Amino acid sequence: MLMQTSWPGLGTTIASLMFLWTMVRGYLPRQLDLYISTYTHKILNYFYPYIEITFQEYSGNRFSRSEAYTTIKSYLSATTSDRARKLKADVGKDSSNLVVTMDDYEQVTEEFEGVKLWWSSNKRIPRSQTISFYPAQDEHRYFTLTFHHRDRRLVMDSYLAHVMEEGKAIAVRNRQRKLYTNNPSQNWSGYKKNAWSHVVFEHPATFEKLAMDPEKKEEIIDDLEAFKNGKDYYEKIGKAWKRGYLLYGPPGTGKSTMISAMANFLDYDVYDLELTAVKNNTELKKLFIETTNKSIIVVEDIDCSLDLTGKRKKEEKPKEKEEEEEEKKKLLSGAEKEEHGGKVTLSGLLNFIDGLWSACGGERLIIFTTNHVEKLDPALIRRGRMDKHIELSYCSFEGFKVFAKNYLDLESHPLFERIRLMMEITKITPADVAENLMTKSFKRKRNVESCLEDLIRSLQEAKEAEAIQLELKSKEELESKENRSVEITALENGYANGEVK
Ligand SMILES: Nc1ncnc2c1ncn2[C@@H]1O[C@H](COP(=O)(O)OP(=O)(O)OP(=O)(O)O)[C@@H](O)[C@H]1O
Ligand SMILES: [Mg+2]
Repeated sequence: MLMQTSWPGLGTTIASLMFLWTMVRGYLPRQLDLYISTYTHKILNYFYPYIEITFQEYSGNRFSRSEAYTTIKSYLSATTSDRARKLKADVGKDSSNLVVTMDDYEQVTEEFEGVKLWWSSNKRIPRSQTISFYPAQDEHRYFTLTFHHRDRRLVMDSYLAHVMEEGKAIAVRNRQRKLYTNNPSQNWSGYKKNAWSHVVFEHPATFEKLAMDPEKKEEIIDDLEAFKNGKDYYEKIGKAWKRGYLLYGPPGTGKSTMISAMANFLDYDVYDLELTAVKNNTELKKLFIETTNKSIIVVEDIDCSLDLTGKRKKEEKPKEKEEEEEEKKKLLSGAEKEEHGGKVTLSGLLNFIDGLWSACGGERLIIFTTNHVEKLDPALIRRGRMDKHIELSYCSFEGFKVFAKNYLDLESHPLFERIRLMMEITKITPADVAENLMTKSFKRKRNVESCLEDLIRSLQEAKEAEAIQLELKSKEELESKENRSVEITALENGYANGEVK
């Protein structure tokens, strides 16, 4: 009887001792740690009937954070926050609620189908020779699950599956969408490789508020919907679950706004990739691997980011300088060569989009935007890479109606017909229309008529500017034609006089 009651108690004590030991060993010299570990394990195995499973944050040589670790973290945040005594808090979805998780070196007890289990959260700090004021970058965090060996089947067969399932559901509930941007590579040091920094993504853009042709809008929404629910389809056809979009059009036509609307529609994170801060293709690959599923990777103004118009152009350099640089390159080691010689190249970017590495993870949209689609290399935008090309153009009357409804709560008005006719012959960007309707109605609280009249005035001005442009162009063409005919007459005279043979 006494044995029966004292064993579990002893088990708990040993589990706590083991937990304490994990804390202490972080500070022991490596040799001593190994020595003690070997012998204590041998002794403990005789009378310690407990099994431990560890879940590392970064395991083996993997670049990315372990999914098991993050799922367990979410699970523990919900199930143990009322029992753990040392907690960490962070804001959750919509910045409105707090998500509380176990702090480091904290332990909680759980019961599952009448069985007792222990979770502990630990970290290992590598012995470092340097003293730093900043928190250690190389901390290795992990969770440990301890249970009696007689419960092994229950834990393996049902408890772990239960933790994963619950953890994923909780993660979705608490998920706060993020907007990431890539750090310069000098900040990537350490085990955790902080390649990306993020802020909370809370952009109010939606498809309903986007001013564009309704049919085109519907088509894009359908496409996104099919992609989001397309896991089985992509598996069936044997393709990685990703899709490329190319958004092109003049400035102020809503490319960036559409990306935000897409992210809100799909409930995805956004990775805004600044290519000019990426040193070479290897860095690009690392950045890609560090992105999570359910995300949109965006490269804005792709034509400005890099020279991607075909083969990389070589800078015109004097021959001696080129030779001197070649000599310098030969003296560099492999890694240095990458740093110096490498830049992100077209082939690197293509690899990033549809090479072998792009298949890791899934559910990713890759979006490029440009103002000059004609400047891009066809290899970059061929179908399969950029599956859907979307042109965002000047504001149509349909687009204007969306603005009128959103900005002025107006479905129809006698001035609409005039605006419709003017929009058919004049180019005005949605950004200009928005600005006309917004500043007037929001800042000065003016009535609807004056807002519409201001828009008509802007359209008039745009039309006049276009007419001047056209006039200039035709004048130039006329002048060039006249010059040509003068040249031809001179040539003919030359023939006639025998000066030209
Ligand atoms: N189609 C649109 N629907 C609603 N608002 C729009 C639209 N196009 C532009 N706007 C408004 O104009 C502003 C500028 O648009 P946005 O930044 O999306 O343009 P862009 O095409 O990305 O321009 P750029 O090529 O210069 O990056 C936005 O803040 C938005 O309010
Ligand atoms: Mg933009």
